[in-house]
Amino acid sequence: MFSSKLPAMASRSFTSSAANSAKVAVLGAAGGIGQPLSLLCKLSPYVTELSCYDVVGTPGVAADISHVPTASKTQGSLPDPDAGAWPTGSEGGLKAALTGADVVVIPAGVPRKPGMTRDDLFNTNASIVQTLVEGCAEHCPNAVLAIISNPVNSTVPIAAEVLKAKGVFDPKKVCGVTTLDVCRANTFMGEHMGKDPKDLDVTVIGGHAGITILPLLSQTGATMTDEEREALTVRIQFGGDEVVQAKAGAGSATLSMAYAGYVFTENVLKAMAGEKDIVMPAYVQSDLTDAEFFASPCRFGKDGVEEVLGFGELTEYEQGWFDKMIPELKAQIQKGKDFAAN
Ligand SMILES: NC(=O)C1=CN([C@@H]2O[C@H](COP(=O)(O)OP(=O)(O)OC[C@H]3O[C@@H](n4cnc5c(N)ncnc54)[C@H](O)[C@@H]3O)[C@@H](O)[C@H]2O)C=CC1
Ligand SMILES: O=C([O-])CC(=O)C(=O)O
Repeated sequence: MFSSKLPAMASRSFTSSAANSAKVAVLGAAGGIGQPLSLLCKLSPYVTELSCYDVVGTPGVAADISHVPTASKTQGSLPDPDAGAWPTGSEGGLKAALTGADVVVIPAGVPRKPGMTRDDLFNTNASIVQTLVEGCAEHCPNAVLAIISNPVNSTVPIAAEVLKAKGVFDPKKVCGVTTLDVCRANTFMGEHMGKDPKDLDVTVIGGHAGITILPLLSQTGATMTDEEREALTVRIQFGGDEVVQAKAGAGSATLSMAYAGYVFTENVLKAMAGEKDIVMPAYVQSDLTDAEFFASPCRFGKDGVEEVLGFGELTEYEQGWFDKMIPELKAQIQKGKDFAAN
């Protein structure tokens, strides 16, 4: 299950050799998330080729990371193939960055400042994701896409529409990364329950923004007063805001997100390599609810999402949040689809 992967990663020696060959491309690799995420991917024995792509800085990021002594190769490219790449003389551009990629992780785009919602990022990030996914459709149509760029509730539907328009949409391969919500839920519930977070695997469903994030705390078996349940639920829903406030204008979660993005990516690769029982949350096309895209635990396999799993019974308290969430989530999905249609 999902939580059992975390201690395995934390305690593993980073020197074991890769069992399979896998190319991971990070788009937005020079950013606050992209740099530590690329570093963690360089440490993974499941990654044999790491491609760092951004509009700035990637030859430097790739050169730096390439000195980490693991067996994988690192390449860095900018949009202009003639602008210089790492290794010097290698082919740059989006085509070179994406060709042969098995997993493309996308943290490209602007982050929030205090007072903004994730939806306030839509105008900038929607077209960034659209353009990058067009590149994926052309150069690596079979890759699994792991979309981090906010607002995830809308950028994933945009990605799906772009791929549909190009005739290469496979719902098993388009995922919004909601892993950080589960990381937060495990951390905060661990504190509440006096348990090591690695022993928890809180189910978090819905989307990735405010009240569309619904942690199913009843399933942990924790004892909580009504006030504690409310405080923990709201803290998980608005965990991103906690970091945005603390960073005071310097961005949003980067380090915890790099960790979460890495855990997600490595688990996708493990499943591709044939490991069984890889279950983790993802925001995917789903028929579990009225919302066309919905985050729930998913079983991953060789081709991405093998099965969208259910999430069990909701308590009356959780049902109240669920009923508020669905219209908001549907509106954010529609906003993404409308953008892609125009
Ligand atoms: N899904 C999640 O749980 C989370 C999502 N995020 C989102 O991740 C995104 C990135 O956040 P940060 O890394 O903190 O931002 P950042 O500003 O530090 O980095 C973003 C990077 O994207 C690059 N970029 C911009 N346009 C690009 C393009 N067309 N092609 C390639 N690269 C491009 C920038 O040059 C920059 O290096 C934001 O939208 C943020 O809201 C952040 C935390 C958690
Ligand atoms: O809050 C933000 O804007 C970044 C994010 O998605 C998170 O930290 O969950």
